[in-house]
Amino acid sequence: MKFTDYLFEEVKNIWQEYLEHPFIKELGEGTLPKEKFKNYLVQDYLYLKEFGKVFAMCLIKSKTIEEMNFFSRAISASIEYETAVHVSYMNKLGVPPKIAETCKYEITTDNYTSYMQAIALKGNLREIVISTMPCNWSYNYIGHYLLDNYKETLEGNYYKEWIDMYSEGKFDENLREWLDYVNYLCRDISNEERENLKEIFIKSSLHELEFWNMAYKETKEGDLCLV
Ligand SMILES: Cc1ncc(C[n+]2csc(CCO)c2C)c(N)n1
Repeated sequence: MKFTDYLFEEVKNIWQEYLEHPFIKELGEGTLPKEKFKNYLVQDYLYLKEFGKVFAMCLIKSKTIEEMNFFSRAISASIEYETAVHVSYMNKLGVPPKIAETCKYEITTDNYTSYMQAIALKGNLREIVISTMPCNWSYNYIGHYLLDNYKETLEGNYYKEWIDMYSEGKFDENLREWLDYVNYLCRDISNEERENLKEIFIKSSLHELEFWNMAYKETKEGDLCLV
């Protein structure tokens, strides 16, 4: 069994909760209140900023130039490519990036990014990479679920651009590259390390669930932004 298949088996119940989450359901239906989406996007923009730094630590801990290039592309993917869709929506919703960057980090955003950054500082490359894997993998999982379940009504859905980004072919290819890389990195680990990596993967998956919960909860206007 591939290591990534083993990891998936361990979190599939948690990931199922993402698919059934009201935030995801309303995104698919196009009924999610824009205010909720705006607050989510701002927190996610801040999340991606911190996430990029996790890959910066991977770059420092890389052994080969090939690996360094891989992580350098991962940094760009997080803070250039993925944020482009955020910026497009944020501009439309009246929170351009400069304002978003002045917003307060919610405790959930802090908890998740601090968890990965602590591993990035003290862990090995395998631990760091595993802590980040629920991010791109579960978003692709959610993107495909939404595409399959709501394809008839996606035209005209305000959130189509977001759904498209996470389910498009380029993203699938990128994920495949990551899964192959993880299987290569973890090709001959001990049982003890396997357990440890599994725990990290589960923890990040739980942080993802908390992020969806945060995204759906009611926020008062002006709660999050400093300006
Ligand atoms: C809370 C949260 N979790 C995961 C992602 C998705 N994501 C984070 S990094 C990355 C790979 C580089 O783009 C992807 C797909 C997100 N946006 N927000």
